[in-house]
Amino acid sequence: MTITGEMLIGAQAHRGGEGEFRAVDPASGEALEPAFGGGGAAEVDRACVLARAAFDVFRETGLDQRATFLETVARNILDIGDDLIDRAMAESGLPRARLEGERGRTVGQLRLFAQVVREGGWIEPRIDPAMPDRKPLPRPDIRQRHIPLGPVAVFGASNFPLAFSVAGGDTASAFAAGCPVVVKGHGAHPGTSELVGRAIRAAVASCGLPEGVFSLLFGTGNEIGTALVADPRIKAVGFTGSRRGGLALMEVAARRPEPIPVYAEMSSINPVFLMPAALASRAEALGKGFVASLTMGAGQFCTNPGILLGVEGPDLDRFVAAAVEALGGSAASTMLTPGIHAAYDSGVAKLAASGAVTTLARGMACSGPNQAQAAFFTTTADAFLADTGLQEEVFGAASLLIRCGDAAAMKTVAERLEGQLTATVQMDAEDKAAVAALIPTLERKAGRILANGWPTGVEVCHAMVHGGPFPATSDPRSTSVGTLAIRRFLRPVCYQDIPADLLPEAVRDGNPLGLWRRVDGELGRE
Ligand SMILES: NC(=O)c1ccc[n+]([C@@H]2O[C@H](COP(=O)([O-])OP(=O)(O)OC[C@H]3O[C@@H](n4cnc5c(N)ncnc54)[C@H](O)[C@@H]3O)[C@@H](O)[C@H]2O)c1
Ligand SMILES: O=CCCC(=O)C(=O)O
Repeated sequence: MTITGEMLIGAQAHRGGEGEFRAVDPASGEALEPAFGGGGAAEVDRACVLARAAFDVFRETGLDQRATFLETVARNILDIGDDLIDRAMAESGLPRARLEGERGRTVGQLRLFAQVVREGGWIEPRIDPAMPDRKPLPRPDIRQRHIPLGPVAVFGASNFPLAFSVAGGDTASAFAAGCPVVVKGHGAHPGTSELVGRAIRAAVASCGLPEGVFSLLFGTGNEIGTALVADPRIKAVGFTGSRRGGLALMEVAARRPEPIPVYAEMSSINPVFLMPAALASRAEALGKGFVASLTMGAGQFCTNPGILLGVEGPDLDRFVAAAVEALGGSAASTMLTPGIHAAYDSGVAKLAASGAVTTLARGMACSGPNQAQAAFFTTTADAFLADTGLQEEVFGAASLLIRCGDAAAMKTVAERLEGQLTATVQMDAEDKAAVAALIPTLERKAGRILANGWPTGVEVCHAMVHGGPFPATSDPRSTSVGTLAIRRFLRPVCYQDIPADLLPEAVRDGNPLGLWRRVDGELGRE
């Protein structure tokens, strides 16, 4: 499939006239062909007009037709073959195996949402039949179902060019809900984005859907994203990226005459609690496991273990020795973009320069452009509590060990943490009482609590929560990975005394769609 450098606005490929940009191969520093034409207000307007026009048709597509659409997108992505992986490698510096795995995750995610759409549980119909004889007042007939919010703006993330980008979790869950999607492609991987965008566009056409169900825009600055979020036809936003970018878009959304929800996943340092018995029994294995998780994908995971907490003592020293050895032998790796690389280097330099922080180890030396050396630092609980700057995410393979005087200090630090995507405990049976004391704090702080694993590597499933309190996300009530993500793009509508033949099928008598429904309080399929 040829990459043209055009935006995809409904059925049309359109070359933007507001500046040009090229992707950069971070491994060589060279610009890649072709040049992409950036769009502006006119392209945002056209994509949003089409999306609005498509909405009423798309939202009432049959469950099977919508599921088939998602499956067709998945098949079309696979059909691109190696061209997709080759381009994503060139644009991201990520290795083939990682990107092939990510493609599998992307396709699996689309297929999982297809199953969810077919099963229809997300409609959550409720029926409270009329009680005309109820005293003192009769009850009207009241029915409820969930409907999609409307066109959704999705911002592709730099660090997962497939699974969190054009056809990633935000797009899959918005489509599953019945929302048209306008993607603002990430400037780091426009070629990958165009290839995937063309796969989606072909699925829209072959499934007989209105062209406005999907558009893909590019821009050379922030203006296009701002205009997209401000557009009155957009009804929700999905975003993964920096705290600064997420906050800026939240502000744009909040200042609209009609404010809209922004589901932004932004910043998390994913604390790992090294409990005493676990350290005593397996400090060396924990040290190695930590470094493997920290350095995965050059540390460019929002689930990266950015801080560790442990109680001072010889077992913690054994952990440090093992981690220092593993990290010292870890090769420098190419980061996604020159900007992300520069931000990493400056974050690491700031930590290294802090009087309260000691550098424990650095990874192997860099040998090419945009490469980063892993970094491992340590500080005390008191110093960490005194300096909120030490909580700032350094995006990449950098982590800070907080040495605590005792288990109570660990809990004090936990209480002072900002919201997180994950919190991990490394524990043995003897640690259970201490972990039980910690869990209420971790529940308040994080979206996902793990025992004896590492936070990187999110499972796409029904029970997953990839979310959490601010600044991990802008809205702790949801998740951007897993099937619950569909809820972000739905809202309930209630029908009171609406004539039977005007009711949507989901809440009609006789249950023509065969859905699970709560009728007069009882869950069933009648
Ligand atoms: N926590 C995470 O998962 C995660 C993932 C990727 C990047 N990051 C962080 O973000 C930094 C930059 O990386 P990035 O480019 O991927 O993220 P970013 O937030 O800078 O950009 C993400 C997307 O949002 C758009 N955008 C950003 N700011 C905007 C604004 N003010 N108005 C309108 N649109 C805006 C960008 O054009 C891009 O499409 C990294 O160094 C890292 O610190 C975090
Ligand atoms: O970077 C954000 C997503 C992280 C993730 O999906 C994973 O750890 O697998």
